[in-house]
Amino acid sequence: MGTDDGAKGAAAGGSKASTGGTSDAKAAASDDASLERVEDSAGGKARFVHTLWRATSLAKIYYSGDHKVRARTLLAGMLFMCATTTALMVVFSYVQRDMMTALSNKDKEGFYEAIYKYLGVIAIAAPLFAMYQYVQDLVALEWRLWLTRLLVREYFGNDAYFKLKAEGSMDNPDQRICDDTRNFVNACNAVLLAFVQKILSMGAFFGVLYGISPNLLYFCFAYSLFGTIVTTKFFGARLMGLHYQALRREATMRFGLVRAREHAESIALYRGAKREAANARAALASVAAVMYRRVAWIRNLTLFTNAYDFATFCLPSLIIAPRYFAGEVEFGVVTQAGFAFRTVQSALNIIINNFETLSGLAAETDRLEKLLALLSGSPPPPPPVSSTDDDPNELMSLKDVSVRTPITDRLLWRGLTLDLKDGDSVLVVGPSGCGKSSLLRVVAGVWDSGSGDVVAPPRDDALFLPQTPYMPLGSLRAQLLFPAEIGDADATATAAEEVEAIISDASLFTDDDLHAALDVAGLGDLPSRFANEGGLDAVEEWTDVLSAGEQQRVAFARLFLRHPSVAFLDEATSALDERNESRMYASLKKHCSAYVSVGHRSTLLAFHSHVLRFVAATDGGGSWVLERAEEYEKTRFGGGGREKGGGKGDGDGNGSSWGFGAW
Ligand SMILES: Nc1ncnc2c1ncn2[C@@H]1O[C@H](COP(=O)(O)OP(=O)(O)OP(=O)(O)O)[C@@H](O)[C@H]1O
Repeated sequence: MGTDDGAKGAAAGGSKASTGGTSDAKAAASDDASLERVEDSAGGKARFVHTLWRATSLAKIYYSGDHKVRARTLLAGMLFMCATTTALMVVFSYVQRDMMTALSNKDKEGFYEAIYKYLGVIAIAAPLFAMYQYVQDLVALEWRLWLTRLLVREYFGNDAYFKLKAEGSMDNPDQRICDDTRNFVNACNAVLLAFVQKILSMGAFFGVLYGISPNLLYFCFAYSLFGTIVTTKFFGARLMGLHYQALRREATMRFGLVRAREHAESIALYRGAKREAANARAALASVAAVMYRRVAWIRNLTLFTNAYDFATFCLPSLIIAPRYFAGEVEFGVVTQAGFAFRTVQSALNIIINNFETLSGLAAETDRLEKLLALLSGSPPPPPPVSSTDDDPNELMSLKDVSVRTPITDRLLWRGLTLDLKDGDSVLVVGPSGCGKSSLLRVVAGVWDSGSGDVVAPPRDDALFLPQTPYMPLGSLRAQLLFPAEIGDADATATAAEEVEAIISDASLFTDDDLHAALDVAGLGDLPSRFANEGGLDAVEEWTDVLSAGEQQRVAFARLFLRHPSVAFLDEATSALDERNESRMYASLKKHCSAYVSVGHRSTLLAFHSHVLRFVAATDGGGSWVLERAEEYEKTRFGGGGREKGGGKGDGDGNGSSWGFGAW
């Protein structure tokens, strides 16, 4: 947390994080604005040029990144093959012309000669086209992998995944990372190759067409211009906008289904299946509404382009036929004129012919650009400041810290000053919603909206235990080792190398260590319960097969394994019985130097040396009181004790002195 007020904060972690649905609703609203922007921006040819420009800027990240030598080599190979295959098509047109002329002249010898040439072209073309397709696939695959890795790194770096969700500024980042990257890369390749191919073939057939009839060439230009104007003016904006909207709505529907799967048990207990089904149907209806409009507009576009394309089969013949009847040109020239006309015309119609790809590219470019901009704009968490400079015993220190909620910017409490030293244990209490968990968010660095100075323990020396522990996918071993200490992987790391990084962290702990940690957490029998599934290596959906209390004890086992200096517990024993709670806290004291707990239960008091009590204020900016546990107990339960520091004293931001230095 810096010294100035800011509004860049993010929402709560763990069990109290804002729901994806809420963020998505907000994102949907913000995306409607983007949709309008896309619709606005898609109105004409100039906008397509703008799309291409933006897509090129996005592509540059890859072609000038750490993979650039291989990326550029593959790209050059792909473009070379594109040029070669295009040249083969020109040769093919001449062979075909000779064949047609020989046929119409009943020239048997000429016909077979043309057939041999034709076979020769096929012998070269068949392997070349196969290789061309292979290189295209390789370029797309490697580019997509690179871009996805970059997004994954940025998404999980600097807590961006958390902040994006909390701020609700982005819908479905998962879809952007998985699907939009693939579609973007494929669309870029398709458009690039179409351009290169069309420009080359236009260059080749331009001369052919001009040689046959300059008038035919002029007509070709006029015809293409007409087609492009009609298409972009009438279909451009509409289809681009609909494509964008379809992407967003499909992702939102999928997100709803994934969410229902994640919360299957709660939904079943609430008997909420009908409601969820209604949600899914509503999402489907919203997808359907866009898709109906989209298919209707595609039908209209196809109607136009079909008529437009079919005309190209007779228009050149109409123009060249009088010269054929006058005996000025041979029959083969008529067919070649048609072929050349269609080739040049399709090159000039690049926008019409790639309309769907271009409208998709516009939407995907927009979505990826936005995601990258938000991810790269996500500030790194405050660097862990070592507390050993001033006082080697000081593990954490807050000085005059005031906290505001992100987005709503509501002052929760102010002027908190607190030092945590070796052997300290603080219980944070106060009414629901007063900002107890927010204190942990501030210390963890995931909330930075507020003011004051925070010296937090280094991230790898502190462990946070939320009320609902996160159970990652994987084995029982993976549950215990979470969060693994994994260094930054190489951008080109293979799956095996990524797995290796996780295993090398795992190798820091022996099976005996894991069993011992489970024993302390009262879960010593867990591996044997899953013996048939592999014991420590059993892979289960752990949130489903462990009770809430067992999951909380797995979180304690993580702590007993890693021995952090400081532990932060947010109602981390809420699902445990008193005996287990007291067992966890008794072991906690032995496994870390200091801890801070948030909780409502009076039984917790016995395990803490101090109590930090937040007192909510109706006008915002609640006060706080810090006292020794026994004094708090006397005040609250013994009767007669004075409620120290409440109201004015500490709540006015000057409460730094009370209780400090005494512990
Ligand atoms: N991401 C967020 N954006 C805006 N307000 C938030 C956000 N997260 C939490 N709040 C609000 O901040 C206030 C404090 O939340 P916090 O979770 O710290 O409360 P708490 O004291 O731990 O409550 P409880 O005892 O019920 O768990 C609440 O009013 C909550 O609605």
